[in-house]
Amino acid sequence: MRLIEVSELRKAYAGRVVVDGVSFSVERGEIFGVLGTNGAGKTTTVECLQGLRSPDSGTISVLGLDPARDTAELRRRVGTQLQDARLPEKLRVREALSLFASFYPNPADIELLLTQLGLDAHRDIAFGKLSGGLRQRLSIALALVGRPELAILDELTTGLDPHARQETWQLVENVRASGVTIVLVTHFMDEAQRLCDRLVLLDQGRVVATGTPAELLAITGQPTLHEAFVALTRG
Ligand SMILES: Nc1ncnc2c1ncn2[C@@H]1O[C@H](COP(=O)(O)OP(=O)(O)OP(=O)(O)O)[C@@H](O)[C@H]1O
Repeated sequence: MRLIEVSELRKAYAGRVVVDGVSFSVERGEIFGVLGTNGAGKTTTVECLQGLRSPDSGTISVLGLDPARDTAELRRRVGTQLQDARLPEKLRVREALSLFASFYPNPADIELLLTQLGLDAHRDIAFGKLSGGLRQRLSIALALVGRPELAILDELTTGLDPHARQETWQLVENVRASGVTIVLVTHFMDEAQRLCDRLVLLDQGRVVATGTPAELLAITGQPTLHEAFVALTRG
């Protein structure tokens, strides 16, 4: 079943078109990657999915809802981890989760979430004192606290060391195994190769390829997703 359907999405800022006729769909239960060059329109596209920005034209259906119209309901049913999300420095891990849980009608069990995300031992640490890896884990926990059907993760492992990246990938796989569909915005080809079932590749606001990582290698005849990306963009 299709959880997201995007058709001919267009968005301009001050007359400059940054998303130019983008179409793709996401199936329930998959990890779907949104990849692309800098400024390709990835964040704008996922912001339209969340109802944070209004498209100029095109149609979007997320969980059968229109993000521009049904924003409040989507906010309850979609978990989002935003690029560079920051919290008050003194807010402790558990306090942050309790605060966010209070925004939802049927939140997740916070104790369970702390354990699942490896945050139990860090529950009393203030946000300002957390390492990059722990901040990232907390931001994923916050995206999951409302028991979402869909989680949107933007720049999941930017700035993390290789160990923290591996751990974060494992967490994301666990989240998917628990039944949550995931849209992952990433710059990292190794991350996409490891995690994504399918992906859309954007360049200058347009879709240049959609498919599984293996299909992208087959289309381009390249040995790695990194080389396929280079071959397909700015070409
Ligand atoms: N609020 C805004 N006003 C004007 N221009 C914007 C705004 N937000 C984004 N842009 C521009 O729109 C283009 C697409 O931005 P967007 O953030 O969607 O791309 P992206 O693919 O996520 O980029 P990156 O990989 O660099 O994060 C960029 O050129 C960006 O500078």
